[in-house]
Amino acid sequence: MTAISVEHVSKHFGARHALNDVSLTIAPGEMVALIGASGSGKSTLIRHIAGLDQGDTGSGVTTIFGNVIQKNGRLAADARLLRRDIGVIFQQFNLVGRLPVIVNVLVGLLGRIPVWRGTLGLFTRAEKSAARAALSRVGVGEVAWQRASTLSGGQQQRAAIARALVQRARLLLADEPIASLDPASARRVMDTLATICREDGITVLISLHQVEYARFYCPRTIAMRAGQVVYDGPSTALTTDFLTELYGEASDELVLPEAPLAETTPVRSAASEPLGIPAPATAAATA
Ligand SMILES: Nc1ncnc2c1ncn2[C@@H]1O[C@H](COP(=O)(O)OP(=O)(O)OP(=O)(O)O)[C@@H](O)[C@H]1O
Repeated sequence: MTAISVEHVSKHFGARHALNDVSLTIAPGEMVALIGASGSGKSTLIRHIAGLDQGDTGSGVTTIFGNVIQKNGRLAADARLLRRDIGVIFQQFNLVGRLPVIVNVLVGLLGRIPVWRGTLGLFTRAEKSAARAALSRVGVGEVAWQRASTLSGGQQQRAAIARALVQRARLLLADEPIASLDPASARRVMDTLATICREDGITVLISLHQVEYARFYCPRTIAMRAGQVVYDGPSTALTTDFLTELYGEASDELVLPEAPLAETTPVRSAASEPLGIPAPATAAATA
């Protein structure tokens, strides 16, 4: 069984071809990077897989853990049920700022408890304790009762990961979750994602501009250009020469200026130190 299968999916916005006959499969438990210059279709693909956006009429089939979530541009009748297995994290706006962090995390339960309980915010002691445990696990247990708006960007992203844990998501789709973060915070968020992938078997698909993070954390990268998959293979192949060949001048967008790719060493090696990325705290060095 595949965690994600996308077969011949296209998506237009007016005349713009955001996805152009995209096909890919991702196995359960993989951590896969999705890279591409701005406008290449990464967010559209992630939203499509999550069932938040529909493909063009007549475009192919997308399944999540073997269940069709959309086909021919129509959402499956049970798409809402399937979404219970999918956690989604965006670059921003992941949490409701005026609510305590723990309530934001408990929101992850809404697809799994009766609507009336969710509406009234009536969570059991066991559910609250699971939310606190999830926050501790991602390293932000101490801010559980703070308003979400008071958290740093990195803490907010880790709280969003805690929400996916409480949701018991089997697939986590992360759309540029580290784009607004400083390197140390970005590293902690990536460590957290790698840990839940390794320890919980959660499949992670993560879009990134920062190629060195893809190389360090994700054994496999899917690269997009102009709505098409132009590379799908080992992240170790993402050398500067290769990226320049794939993207031409747009390859500059994919590499952090302070981390020239030519100086990096591929996936999960201790040699990421010269990048200024702190030593791996958890998963990066081991998986
Ligand atoms: N809601 C929309 N309406 C119109 N055009 C859209 C919409 N969403 C995306 N597009 C267009 O589709 C193309 C792909 O956009 P998408 O956001 O998927 O790219 P991306 O690779 O995620 O870019 P970025 O890295 O800048 O987030 C772009 O040309 C974009 O302008």
